[in-house]
Amino acid sequence: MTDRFDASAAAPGSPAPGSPVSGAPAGPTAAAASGARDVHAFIAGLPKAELHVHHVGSASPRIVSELAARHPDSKVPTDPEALVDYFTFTDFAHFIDVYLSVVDLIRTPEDVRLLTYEVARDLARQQVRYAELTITPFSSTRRGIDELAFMDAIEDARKAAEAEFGTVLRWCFDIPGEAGLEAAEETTRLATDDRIRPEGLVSFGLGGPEIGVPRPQFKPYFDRAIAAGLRSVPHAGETTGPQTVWDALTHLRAERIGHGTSSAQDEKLLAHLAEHRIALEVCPTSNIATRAVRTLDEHPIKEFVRAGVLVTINSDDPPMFGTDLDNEYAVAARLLDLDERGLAALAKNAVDASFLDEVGKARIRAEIDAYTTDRLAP
Ligand SMILES: Nc1ncnc2c1ncn2[C@@H]1O[C@H](CCC(=O)c2cccc(C(=O)O)c2)[C@@H](O)[C@H]1O
Ligand SMILES: [Zn+2]
Repeated sequence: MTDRFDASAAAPGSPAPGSPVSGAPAGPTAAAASGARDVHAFIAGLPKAELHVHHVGSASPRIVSELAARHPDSKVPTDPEALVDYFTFTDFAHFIDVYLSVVDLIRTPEDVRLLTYEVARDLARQQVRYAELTITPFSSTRRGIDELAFMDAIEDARKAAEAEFGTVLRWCFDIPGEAGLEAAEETTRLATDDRIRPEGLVSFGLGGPEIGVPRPQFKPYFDRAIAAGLRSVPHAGETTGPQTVWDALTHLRAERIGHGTSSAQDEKLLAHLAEHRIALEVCPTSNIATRAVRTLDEHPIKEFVRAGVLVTINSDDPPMFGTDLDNEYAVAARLLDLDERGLAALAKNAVDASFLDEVGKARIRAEIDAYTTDRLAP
């Protein structure tokens, strides 16, 4: 079975130990080589880590309709079927409008806890052992939820999820950039004040529209967050060009990039990402649903792999985009012509790029290897 994809993303020019470099001469496609084995079944059981998935954006249709029923003044449909049409976006701005209408449904600490616990259940169902969940606390505190009650709610759910599902959750707090420096200040305060910040917080991000929201203005806030021990993971290059990614790297000291889709337009940027092992949090279906990319076949993920960039697969806002993490791995398998070993390597990329401690990383890597060996045993 030839594995044409080298997911270990070795630095350019140095073949990864023990595996063919990406772009090897064409042989039988990996999918064909995997024969009748069901890649979907392999993915379903594959232990995974998810690094780019939003708290509110992960609210399942059942949860959204349950919350919408609690708040009849909301324009969000209560019927899961109607929700599918409601979650069909004409452009990125439309997506943000819909996203905020769901944010409006989260009004009490109990809403927060319910949402968080159910998101963890959905992740565990996909064998997600570890996830860094992006939360926008500003959007909830500005809508009247008490900040300490908010933190208690997410922490209660995090601890319950770990105890009951075995899924380890950590938080990324992100600034909704379009809400400006007021949101930046509030998010930084919530993320760095030891009397408030939750135990599970590990990283600091920047989300929302990129157009008209230049990254350099947020440098003082990222400096404070990094000084407080948080890791920098801003969205960049999702709906704007590669300069936004460069700005995230130079001004915000990004250790990973949310999406980074337009990096494929800049060979120097790709080489920089590969050389410094700065992972891209690739969310293929999200890019199609928000119209950031026209079709999956045009998605630049192949260019990322060819350049040796550390690619991780993520779902972003799965129910809103009619997908889930398993489906995103299936999309990656098709676009990158991956067999089981290639998929396992992708899963390990996410573990490698995560902010989990080394003991935890080794545990999940070992699970991935054991699972793959077991599934491929003759
Ligand atoms: N693919 C995505 N790409 C980018 N972001 C994404 C994606 N998916 C989900 N988000 C989330 O959407 C939020 C958007 C919130 C926002 O823009 C906003 C603007 C003005 C006021 C307020 C408010 O709360 O009052 C909020 C971000 O914080 C981010 O966490
Ligand atoms: Zn996102």
